[in-house]
Amino acid sequence: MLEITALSHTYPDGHVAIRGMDLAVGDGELVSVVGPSGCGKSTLLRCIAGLIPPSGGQVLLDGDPVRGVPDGLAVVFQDYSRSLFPWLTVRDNVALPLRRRGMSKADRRAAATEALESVGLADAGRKYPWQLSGGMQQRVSIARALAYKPTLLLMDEPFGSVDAQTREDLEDLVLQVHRAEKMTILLVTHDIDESVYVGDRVVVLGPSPTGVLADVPVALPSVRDQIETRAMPEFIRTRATVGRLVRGDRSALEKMDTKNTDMAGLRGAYKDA
Ligand SMILES: Nc1ncnc2c1ncn2[C@@H]1O[C@H](COP(=O)(O)OP(=O)(O)OP(=O)(O)O)[C@@H](O)[C@H]1O
Repeated sequence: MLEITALSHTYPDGHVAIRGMDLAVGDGELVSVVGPSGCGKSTLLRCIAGLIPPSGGQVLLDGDPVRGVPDGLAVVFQDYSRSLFPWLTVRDNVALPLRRRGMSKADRRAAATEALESVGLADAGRKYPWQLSGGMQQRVSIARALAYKPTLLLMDEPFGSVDAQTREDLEDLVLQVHRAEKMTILLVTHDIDESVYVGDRVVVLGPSPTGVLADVPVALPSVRDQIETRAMPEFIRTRATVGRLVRGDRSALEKMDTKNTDMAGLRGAYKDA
């Protein structure tokens, strides 16, 4: 269980990125996070990953405050170019974190090969990251995270640099791995359709300094299909609600179940708009 209470983060230059955020994510949930550009989504993930300390409030993982990178955590960063080691082959990049799992060399290689196959890069194992396109490098980062089989997976705009077809395939791969491994996933995305398609719920963040504006339930069957699910009335309704909220349209909240919604936060955020 991930619990974020009254979380604030102020950068050393005085910029307040997050103010008073509360959010709880249950074990095995897949939560999409959306919000206006620059609102503080990556800052939130960095706080959860223990890469930057909260300035106020706390992040609790299974009841313990996060102080440093937690065990069982994997992160897929937005900036894939800095997340792979250029001197290691693609397969060795994927296999490297598995050392922490105490796996034998043969098992690490087998797991890396399987993960690369799952992201459509079966033939790239012997290459080096710099020999691959940006989209392929991002798929290697995703393979590395999936091979690790984390209990908590943080993904920051993970499909931003891949083509539309690959993006859909990777969305389905994440859903499939999530079902099989029952890991908890927080996925930050700019794509509102994607947030609804993959999420059990969509957390909408407000403008900077950010907090949770709305927690939108996604009442879709857990097994999803790119064509059928996106044509469902519930998908279209939820997408419209999330889209309006991200654009700052307060009327979207009045039309939805506000049980999980921080109405006070929303009013505060849009008070001066
Ligand atoms: N190291 C830093 N020092 C000072 N300010 C920062 C730093 N990193 C981010 N910020 C600021 O904090 C705010 C939130 O940044 P963050 O990257 O978390 O937003 P985001 O929602 O992930 O952005 P995007 O949607 O563009 O990816 C922005 O105003 C950004 O300029």
